[in-house]
Amino acid sequence: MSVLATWSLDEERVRAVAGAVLEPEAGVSLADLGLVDDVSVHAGGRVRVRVHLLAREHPSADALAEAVRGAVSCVPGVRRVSVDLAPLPERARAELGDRLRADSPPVGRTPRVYAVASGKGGVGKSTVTANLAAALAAQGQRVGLLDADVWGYSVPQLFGVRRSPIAIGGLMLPVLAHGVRLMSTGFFVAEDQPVMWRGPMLHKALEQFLADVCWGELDVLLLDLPPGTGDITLSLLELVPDAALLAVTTPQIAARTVAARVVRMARDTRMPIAGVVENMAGAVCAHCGDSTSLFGHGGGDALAEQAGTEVLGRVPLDLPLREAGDAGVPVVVRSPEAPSAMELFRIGAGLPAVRRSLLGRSLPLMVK
Ligand SMILES: Nc1ncnc2c1ncn2[C@@H]1O[C@H](COP(=O)(O)OP(=O)(O)OP(=O)(O)O)[C@@H](O)[C@H]1O
Repeated sequence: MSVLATWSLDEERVRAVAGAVLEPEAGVSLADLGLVDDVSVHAGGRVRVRVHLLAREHPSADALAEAVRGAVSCVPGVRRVSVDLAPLPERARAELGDRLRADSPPVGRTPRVYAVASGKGGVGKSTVTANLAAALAAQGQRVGLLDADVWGYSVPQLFGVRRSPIAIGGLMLPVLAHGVRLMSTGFFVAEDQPVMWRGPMLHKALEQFLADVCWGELDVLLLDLPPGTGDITLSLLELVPDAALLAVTTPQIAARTVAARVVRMARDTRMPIAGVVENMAGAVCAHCGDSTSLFGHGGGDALAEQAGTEVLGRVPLDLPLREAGDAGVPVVVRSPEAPSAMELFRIGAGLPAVRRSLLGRSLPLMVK
C-alpha cells in the first residue's frame, strides 16, 4: 500500500471522528450539519482540521475547537492537531437554515408538553419549571423550555445565560444550558430594558418562538407561563393545544384560591391537567434539618381536589434552592442532594403523560 493511500485512509478516519463531535449550540453532530470543511494529514502524524462555525461571534468557539482537537488526537497515529475555525459562508448558512427548517419536526407534536402556571407571581413557578427541565435532561431526556413569561422572564437568570441565540437563515437555535434547549425574550433585550409588547405582538412573538426556533426532536417541552390567565396564556394554549397544565401553588390557602382560576381556565378550554406541585412546603432549617410550615398547609391538596388531579410533589423551602437561583445554576445540578433538588428529581421522574380528550373537539369529518 502506498504512503499516499495510508494518508487518504487517515483523512477519512479523522473526518469521521471530527464529524462525530457535537456542535455545542445545536447539540447535533458536525457531520450532520456539514461543518467539517477540510481535513489534511501530514508527515509525522500532523493533522489539520478546518471547521465551519455557525456564527461569526460563536459563544462556544473555544470549546468546539477543544472538543475537535481532543477527539482527533485519539485517532491512532495522530501526533499533533491544529483546528482552524472559520464562519460558515452566507450561501451555505441559508441552505443549512432551509434544511434544518424542513427536517425539524413541528414543536407542537412533542410527545409531552406541560404548561406550568400559577395564579399569582412569586410562588416559585419559574424555579420549579427550570429545575424540572434540568432534572429531566439529567435523566437523558431531550428537553425544551420556552419562557413564555414574556414581560417577567426569568429563565436566563435561572440558567445563568444571557446572549442572543444563533440565527441561521431566519431560524434560531435554542440556547443550550445544562442540557436544556432554552428560548426566552430575555435573550433579545438588555437586562434593564422593559418589554413593552401588547396583544398581537405577544402572539406573534410566541408564534415565532414555536415556528422559527429549531427545537429539534424533543421528548418534553415545558412552557413557563406568566402568572394568571392573561393574553399570553390564552395565545399559547391556542398555539399548543396539546399542552397539559401543571399548576404550582404554595401551601397557603390564599394562594390556592388564586391558583384555582387557572384550573378553571384549563377546565373551560378542555385542557388536560397533569397535576399540582406544592412549592415552599415547609422551610428546612440548614442547621438542625427540622421543617417549619412557614406558608401553612393544605393549599396543594385543596387545589388538586378541585382540579380532580393529584399533588405530584411538595418542594420544601430551602437555602440551596434560593442560592442556586441566584448563582444561575438549577439546584438539581448545583446541589442535587438538597431536599428541594431530590423532590424535584422525584417529581420530574413521575410526571404523568396526559393527552387532551377528544370530547368537545371538532374533528376533521364532513357529512355529505
Ligand atoms: N422552594 C424554594 N425554596 C427557596 N426559595 C425559593 C423556593 N421556590 C422559589 N424560591 C425563590 O422565590 C423567588 C420567586 O421564585 P420564582 O421567580 O420562581 O417565582 P415565580 O412564581 O416564577 O414568580 P413570577 O411569576 O413573578 O416570575 C425566587 O427568588 C426563588 O429563588
